[in-house]
Amino acid sequence: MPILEVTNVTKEFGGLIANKDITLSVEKGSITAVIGPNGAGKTTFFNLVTGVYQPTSGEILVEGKSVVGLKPDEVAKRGISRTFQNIRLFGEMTVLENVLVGMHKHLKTGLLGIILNLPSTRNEELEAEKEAYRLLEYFDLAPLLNEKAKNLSYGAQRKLEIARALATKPKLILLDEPAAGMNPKETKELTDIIKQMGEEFDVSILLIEHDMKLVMEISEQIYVLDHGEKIAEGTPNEIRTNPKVIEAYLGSGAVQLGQRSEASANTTTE
Ligand SMILES: Nc1ncnc2c1ncn2[C@@H]1O[C@H](COP(=O)(O)OP(=O)(O)OP(=O)(O)O)[C@@H](O)[C@H]1O
Repeated sequence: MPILEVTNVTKEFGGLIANKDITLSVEKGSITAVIGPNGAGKTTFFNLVTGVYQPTSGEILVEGKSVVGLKPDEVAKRGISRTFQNIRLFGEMTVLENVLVGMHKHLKTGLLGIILNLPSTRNEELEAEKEAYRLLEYFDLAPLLNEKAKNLSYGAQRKLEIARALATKPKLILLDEPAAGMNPKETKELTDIIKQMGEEFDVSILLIEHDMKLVMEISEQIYVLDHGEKIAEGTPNEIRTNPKVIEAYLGSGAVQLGQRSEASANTTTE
């Protein structure tokens, strides 16, 4: 059974159809990408899957169960976590604290335990810190654990966001343009991290990304949106040579498939 199964999903904003009849699935343990020119409907799609928006019609199943009608925190409890196009960290909190915040819903003893300073609470907090440290080590952020998040480089902040999203122990993580604003060296490092992340943390990955080199290198399955509609799906090789896809990209003047372009590297649009 796929981890995520989206069937004929449509989202209308007034007269504008941002997603039209989208059908897509993410297999367990896979890396799947959603690509498309600016304004194609990719972020809207993520917002539908995570409960930020409700579909006008269609069905969204997580491990076979509908999440339509659920609020974002309820969808999160079903094992879906995400990062955002615009980084959303707690800037005044340390790197470690940002990850611990992600973990909080997994701590069992609760407020009473904290107030009474019970040994079980302390043990749990200690375990959480150990787990957070493991995450930070994986992302090469451990040396910065006491640094305020706002003082990190842009690339490090992006990695911290992913670490925090993983701290909730999701089954599926949605990454919205993880490489946006990164330099080529940071992007290469991130490519390797994402590639190995699935196995390391037992998580399936769905990502939106404009950097075609990254997308082509790590994705097993790619879905292409254009003007709110799915125009293609397939493996990187199938997508690279698909005439509809080439036309959509050339028409938008956005990127050349298979190459990193300056235009895409600098994309930070909403
Ligand atoms: N809340 C909203 N209200 C009205 N229109 C919206 C809303 N959110 C998105 N849209 C519209 O839906 C369309 C798709 O936007 P969306 O942000 O999903 O595209 P995108 O593929 O993520 O683009 P980009 O790559 O530039 O981030 C756009 O025309 C956008 O203006």
